[in-house]
Amino acid sequence: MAARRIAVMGAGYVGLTTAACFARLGHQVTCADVDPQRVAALSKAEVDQHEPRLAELVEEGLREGRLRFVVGVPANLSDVDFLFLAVPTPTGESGAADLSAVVDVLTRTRERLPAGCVVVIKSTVPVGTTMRVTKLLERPDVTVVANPEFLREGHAVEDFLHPQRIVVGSEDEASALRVLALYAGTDAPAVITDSASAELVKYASNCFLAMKLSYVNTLAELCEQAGADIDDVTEGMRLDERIGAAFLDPGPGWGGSCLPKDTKALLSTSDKLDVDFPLLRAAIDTNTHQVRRVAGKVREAVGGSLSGVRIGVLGLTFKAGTDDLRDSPALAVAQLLAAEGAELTGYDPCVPEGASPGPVRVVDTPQRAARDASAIVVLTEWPEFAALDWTQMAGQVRHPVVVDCRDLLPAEKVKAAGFRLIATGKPDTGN
Ligand SMILES: NC(=O)C1=CN([C@@H]2O[C@H](COP(=O)(O)OP(=O)(O)OC[C@H]3O[C@@H](n4cnc5c(N)ncnc54)[C@H](O)[C@@H]3O)[C@@H](O)[C@H]2O)C=CC1
Ligand SMILES: O=C(O)[C@H]1O[C@H](OP(=O)(O)OP(=O)(O)OC[C@H]2O[C@@H](n3ccc(=O)[nH]c3=O)[C@H](O)[C@@H]2O)[C@H](O)[C@@H](O)[C@@H]1O
Repeated sequence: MAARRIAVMGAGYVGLTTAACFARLGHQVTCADVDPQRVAALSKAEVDQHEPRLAELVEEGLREGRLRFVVGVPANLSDVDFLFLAVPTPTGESGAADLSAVVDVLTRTRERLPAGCVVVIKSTVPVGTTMRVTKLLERPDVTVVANPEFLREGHAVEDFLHPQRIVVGSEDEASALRVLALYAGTDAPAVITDSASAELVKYASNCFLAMKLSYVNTLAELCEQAGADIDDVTEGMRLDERIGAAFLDPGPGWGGSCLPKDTKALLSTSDKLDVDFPLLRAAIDTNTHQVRRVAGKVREAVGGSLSGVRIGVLGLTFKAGTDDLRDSPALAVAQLLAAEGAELTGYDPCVPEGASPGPVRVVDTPQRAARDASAIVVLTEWPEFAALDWTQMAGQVRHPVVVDCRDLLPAEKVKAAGFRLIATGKPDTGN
């Protein structure tokens, strides 16, 4: 495989992973970011994301001279073969994706791109963006390709180097194939298509996952009312290959930096294209309901009023295996509890003591989070919560009640320690 010269704009979860992994695959990579502090830290191989192997690959790339970090626009742009865009596309007005960072990068680079260069949009962008970018560039000698990213936080490097699929979309097939060739060595099936289809694969996938989760969260509610057990119900579903085994664990709602924004963005796109998408709207509404439902369970667990009541919160990140707090359902639940007067003390293995995400005072052990609590609520599925000594936890609390929103805890052990366990998707037996 021939080594290529790649510039990656944006050094966040996706940009940094892309840059470090392409360097690992043998390419020559310059990664640019607007944040000078971030660039200074990365240039010393200081990686602040909690991502297995990422720091190691950054360090390797720097040491072997295949990776470097710069502020703003790379000075060597006239040499690059590919310009990757990995800048944020947050929720903007009326739910649509805000493309101002994409436009900003193009404005600052368009005149400096060499002839024959390929602009690759890795950021998640609404259908039609690649075509619009092509027009905006006004550079017939430069092609634009959509290459959406599917990595999961907490598995970023593994997912990038061993993806389940690589999707490349362009109106220029030769450019699409050039982009695909960059991934030589990753051995994933490829989908080569037009840019609109490629852009839509990304939203279609994230929104499908969100719908699946809203479905399972409502099933969990149904189980509680019907006296059924969600774990057994999903076990029965998982064995059907058409349904698939993954993404069937109920929780306090789905969150993170992408599922919430991408569901809103696809709904906004559908509205603009005059396509009614009630399924997607219902998935979003169900998620709002789920967060409220969890807060209601905690309120009920402490007897009906949260005013002045101390709650111990276990888990703050949007899922286990990451330090990312963006759009965390745990924090959304915490906000609702705090709005009703609860005092929240929390513990999360990836959030340092003294931090104060939202209304939660963070301490350094689960035991301290439980101290004098009238209820404990498990919001993130960190395995270490299941392995806790629940008898010791019982010694900390004011009232031994635990609301397990992730169905994570070993029920028999927790109950044997004297706790009343209220688990999602299980009948509340009162002990
Ligand atoms: N986080 C994830 O797991 C995934 C994210 N995506 C998509 O990738 C894109 C980037 O997301 P993240 O990496 O999570 O964002 P992020 O917020 O972690 O990082 C974005 C980086 O871009 C920098 N930046 C902002 N404006 C810039 C500009 N004009 N020029 C250069 N750098 C700039 C920021 O300083 C930041 O370091 C989004 O479109 C997102 O939807 C896609 C798949 C997975
Ligand atoms: O576009 C993106 O940014 C990425 O969004 C998600 O990845 P990520 O945000 O890392 O998080 P997920 O692992 O998908 O989890 C999302 C939410 O669903 C919740 N979840 C997940 C699985 C499950 O069974 N139950 C459940 O409640 C998680 O706790 C979390 O709050 C997708 O899984 C990635 O493929 C995609 O690239």
